[in-house]
Amino acid sequence: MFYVTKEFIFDAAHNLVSYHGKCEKLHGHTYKVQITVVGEPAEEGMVIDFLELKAIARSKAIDLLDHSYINEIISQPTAENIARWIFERVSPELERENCRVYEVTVWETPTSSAKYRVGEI
Ligand SMILES: Nc1nc2c(c(=O)[nH]1)N=C([C@H](O)[C@H](O)COP(=O)(O)OP(=O)(O)OP(=O)(O)O)CN2
Ligand SMILES: [Zn+2]
Repeated sequence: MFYVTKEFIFDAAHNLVSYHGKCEKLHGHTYKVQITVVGEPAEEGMVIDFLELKAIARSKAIDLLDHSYINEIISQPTAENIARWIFERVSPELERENCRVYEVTVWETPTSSAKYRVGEI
């Protein structure tokens, strides 16, 4: 089994709602996103072509978030909720005979991240 990961960067603004602390105020982050696909290589020796993974991730998720006010897309834009939203947007496009999305990690700052996988606690 192979785990294939592609990384993305985007900039966006957000504020946390029903939250008391500095993050209730409007502020921005340079987010890092890692999307990991798990599977077996197909005939050409690839689990998923990085170029295809990049195109799907950008068109279904990353380009929508880049330079956005994320609250207009995700009502409570924590790193956790952003990771799940990205996972759910890209998964249908990446469900193949040989592979599927394994996890999405969102880094809100260089020291803070949330990882989403289906069916694990
Ligand atoms: N579990 C979560 N906790 C917090 C989230 C979140 O998405 N999930 N988000 C925030 C804020 O949005 C905040 O911007 C992030 O705060 P923090 O990591 O403290 O950022 P700093 O730049 O202050 O981090 P340092 O590297 O420690 O300086 C809050 N909590
Ligand atoms: Zn924040």
